[in-house]
Order: sequence, then structure tokens, then C-alpha cells
Amino acid sequence: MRTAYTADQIRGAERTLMARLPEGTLMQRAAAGLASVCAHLLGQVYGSRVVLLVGSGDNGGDALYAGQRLARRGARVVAVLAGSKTHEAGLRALLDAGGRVAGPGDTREIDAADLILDGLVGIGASGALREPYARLAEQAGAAPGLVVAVDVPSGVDASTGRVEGAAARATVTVTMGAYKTGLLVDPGAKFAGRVELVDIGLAPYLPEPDVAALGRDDVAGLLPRPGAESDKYRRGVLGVAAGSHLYTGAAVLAVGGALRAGAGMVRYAGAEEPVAQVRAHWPEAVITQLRRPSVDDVGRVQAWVLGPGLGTDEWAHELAASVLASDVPVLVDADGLTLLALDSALLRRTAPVLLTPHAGELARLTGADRADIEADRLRHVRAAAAELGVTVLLKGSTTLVAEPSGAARVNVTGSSWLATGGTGDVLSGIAGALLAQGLSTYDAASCGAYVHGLAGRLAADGAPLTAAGVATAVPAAIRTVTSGSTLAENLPSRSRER
Ligand SMILES: NC(=O)C1=CN([C@@H]2O[C@H](COP(=O)(O)OP(=O)(O)OC[C@H]3O[C@@H](n4cnc5c(N)ncnc54)[C@H](OP(=O)(O)O)[C@@H]3O)[C@@H](O)[C@H]2O)[C@@H](O)CC1
Ligand SMILES: Nc1ncnc2c1ncn2[C@@H]1O[C@H](COP(=O)(O)OP(=O)(O)O)[C@@H](O)[C@H]1O
Ligand SMILES: [K+]
Repeated sequence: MRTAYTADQIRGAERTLMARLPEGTLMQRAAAGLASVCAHLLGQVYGSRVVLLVGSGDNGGDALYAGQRLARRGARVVAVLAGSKTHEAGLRALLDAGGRVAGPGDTREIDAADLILDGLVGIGASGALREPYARLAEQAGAAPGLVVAVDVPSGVDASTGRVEGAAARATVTVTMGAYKTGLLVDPGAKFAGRVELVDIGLAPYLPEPDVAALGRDDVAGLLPRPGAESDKYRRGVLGVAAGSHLYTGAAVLAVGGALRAGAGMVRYAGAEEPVAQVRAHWPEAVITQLRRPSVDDVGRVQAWVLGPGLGTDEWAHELAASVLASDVPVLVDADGLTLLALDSALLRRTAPVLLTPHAGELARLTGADRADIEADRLRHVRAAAAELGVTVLLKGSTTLVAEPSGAARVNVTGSSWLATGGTGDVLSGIAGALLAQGLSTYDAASCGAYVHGLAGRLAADGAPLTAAGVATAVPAAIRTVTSGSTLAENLPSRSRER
């Protein structure tokens, strides 16, 4: 499990640790880790051109001491001093090692640099970057050299991943002591590039994490496996109420995701047209063609998926009411979410609910602005879970899962190739199958997103995928998790000991 923290949480832990150590120890640990990552990236340090972008706080101090270490190994290091003040001891150390200094207007070196260290601001930043920081951050991101962000890319809010104005686009972010939430959640995560964690001894002093990202072992431990005593009913039967005469594909994809994710049985309930399609694609599914908008005659299930392609007319509304009147967990997606937005009384039930909106659907549900949700995803998914009293999985470039208690997880397996029609329907089937197999809404959502993201990577393999291809890749994704293949660990961020 990877854990991440807000800036306040990190500062609190650092205060406790710092009080036990001689002054400057943590900054030296940070600088040593930074310099070693930079040296690795450069290959040959001697003769390389390194530019340090140095802000007025300790983030700049880290950059200066890392610059000192690289200068000692023969790098040509220039520090661009951007702030009204500079970390004095760090600057002296750099100059003593042969480094040079430039003013914030003298930025010719940036475009010629092999490596730019972004030490403008770290966890002490507040609000959008001011000038000249903003201009320098953008220039670094556009330069041909490698960009290594110190702790967090400047311009990214370490606690939330918000990016209010300009920000440095990093190749690698070297983060100190613990992951910051903003490095795992978009838009910040996009700016961070690969994240390397430098151990500065903070772990014993960290509080409960702000968010967690399940790792392969966590998911392997949670995914249900059939035992010797299993039969199809005991493994878990999933009901799928999805599709309509207009949208038949959503039903096919949701049922496909569910079958591939290990449901003992899938009962599909729908109208004539989607029934014909589901029957043609999935002989394994047990199908009920509905004559009226009710699931009373469908047979016993352990969980329902409600909504993909269902439509939002009166028939769909009555069918949704019938599914939600059951006493089993229900995953609500797509048109099901629109129906909830139109009639919140549908949510009055005691059995668990998992909502799986994208930002637009969440906006419809909560009345928040879609762009605001995209900009501050974690805050909005938490607020929705608390307000609605259910588990919420927010889809998009970073998938987040929040509980009404405030607990939240981020999924790190996704691929941007998943941004194509129908992949959300497959996710609803996967997570629904996990609900039917007995996982809690929180675990079904987090493990479902993990497996779906991995299946997306396998299906894409560097080229466009189809939603049906993602469903096909689900067993291989599960095998990757349970067999301990390295693919699941080969994620954008890697832990690194100093
Ligand atoms: N503590 C520790 O043990 C360790 C800390 N470590 C390192 O220290 C970093 C935290 O250092 P920090 O607290 O000095 O804050 P930092 O991120 O450098 O920024 C503050 C400065 O930025 C400025 N500024 C703020 N907002 C701005 C804006 N929007 N636009 C422009 N400027 C802005 C603000 O200037 P002012 O507004 O005061 O003029 C202020 O002076 C942390 O990320 C890690 O790298 C590691 O060495 C490990 C041990
Ligand atoms: N840029 C992206 N990076 C990673 N995953 C993405 C990205 N964009 C979309 N996704 C994922 O693709 C799926 C799209 O689902 P959804 O928006 O419901 O589409 P549809 O309704 O067409 O099925 C979600 O799982 C989402 O998290
Ligand atoms: K930085």
C-alpha cells in the first residue's frame, strides 16, 4: 500500500523528527537523495550542465545542496535565484564547490541545460505561482533538458494536486520522506512524472495517511478466489440492469466485465433489444426479458449493477426504483446516476450503495461545477461521499474512491488509452462482480479500478484499445495480480531508498 499525506501532515512529522536531529540533517538527507537521482538520470555527471531554479525557502535549499554535490563531481552548475532571499548556507556551499549564480532574468542557461532542478517552491507554497517563479517554471517545462522537481513540481498544490496557474512539468519528482497527495492525484500527478521517494527517516512520525493507493499485494489479498466448496451461487450472483433499445452495447460490456471478473453467475435483466445483444454475446449470462420495469421476477442476486445505457425515461426510473428497493448492494453508474440526480429519494435505502460517476455525472448529482470537480477531484469526491452517505468512485484521468467517513483511495494503474467509449461500462461490471463476491463497496471499487486499469494497459500495450478489449484482458490482469508479475509493480511511481 502506498500512502500519501498533505503538506500539513508532512510538516508536523518533520517538526517532530527535526527536534531529534542536529540542525540541517534532513536537508542533507534530502540533497543526497536528490543528487543521486540526478546523477543516475545524467549518466555522466562530469561536464554536464545543470541549472538550479532556486526559490526563497527550504525547497531552494535542497536544490542548492544537491547542486553542491553535483558540482563536486564535475557538473557545471548554475543557480538561478528567483526569490527575494536565498538559503544562505546552501548558496555558500554551492559557490564553494565551484557553482555559479544567475539572476531571475538571466535564463539563457535553461534551454542549454542537460538537467534542470526545480527548487522554486515545495510544501511551503500557497496559491498560484507568482512572477518570476511562474515564468521560470514554464520555461523549465518547455526546455529540452530533463526536469527534476524537488519534493513537488512548483505550481502543484502538494496537498490536493490542484494547479492554479503555471507549473513545472517534471520528468521525475524526487519527494522527501513520504508521498504527497498532490503527486498521485491529477492534474498534479501529470506534472510530477515519475515519482521517486527519498527516505529521510520520517516514517515513524507520520499520522494516518490522507489517501492510500492499493498495491499488487493488497489487491491480491482482497480479490476473491473460489474454494473447494464453491459453487456458482456461493461465488456470488450479480444482477445487471442496463441497456435500452437505444443503447444495447452498454449492457453487453457491463455483463462482459462482470463475467470476466469472476461472478459465479450473471443475471441480465432488460428490454427486448439489449436482451438480443447480450444473448448473442454472452451465452453464459442468465437472461430475463422484462415485460414491466421491475426485477421482482429475476431471481436472487448478491448485488446489482444499475444504469449503463439504461436511459432516463419513466420505464428506466421505475426499473431503478425496483433495483434499489432490493436488500443487496447496488452499484449505480451512468444513466442510473442521472436518475438519482432527478430523484434523490431513490437513494433512501439501507443496503450499501456504490456510485461510479465521471466528473460530469458527479456535477449533476451534487450541483458542483464540472470544471471545479476536475480541478480539485479529491475534495469533491470526499464531499459527495459524505453528503450522500455512500461510497463514491470518481472516474477520469485519476480514479478516486471515497467513503462517507472521509477515507479515500487513489488508483494508480490506469492508462490514458482508457479514455474511450464504453470502458466505464466494463468497470461497472468488474466492480459489480466483486460486490457480488462479497467485497465491501470500498474494496470492490478500489480493486475494480485497479484491475480495470491493469486490463486497460494490457489491452492497449501502447496502441488504441476498445472497451470490449478491456473486458477480454480482465482475466490476464487478475492473473498478473495473483501471480506476482512485475507488470503490476511497474507503475509510474517507484519507492527508492537513499
Ligand atoms: N522541513 C524540513 O524538515 C524539510 C524540508 N525540506 C524541503 O523544504 C521544503 C519546504 O520548505 P519551506 O517550508 O521553506 O517552503 P518552500 O516550499 O520552500 O516555499 C516557501 C517559500 O516560497 C515562497 N512562496 C510561497 N508561495 C509562493 C507562490 N505562490 N509563488 C511564489 N513564491 C511563493 C515563499 O516566499 P514569500 O511569500 O515568503 O516571499 C516562501 O519563502 C520542502 O518542500 C522540502 O523541499 C527537505 O529539505 C526535507 C526537510
Ligand atoms: N485520461 C485518462 N487516464 C486514465 N483513465 C481514464 C482517462 N480517461 C478516462 N479514463 C477511464 O476510462 C473510463 C471511462 O469511463 P466513462 O467516462 O464512464 O466512459 P463510458 O461512459 O464511455 O463507458 C473510466 O474508468 C475512467 O477512469
Ligand atoms: K519544487
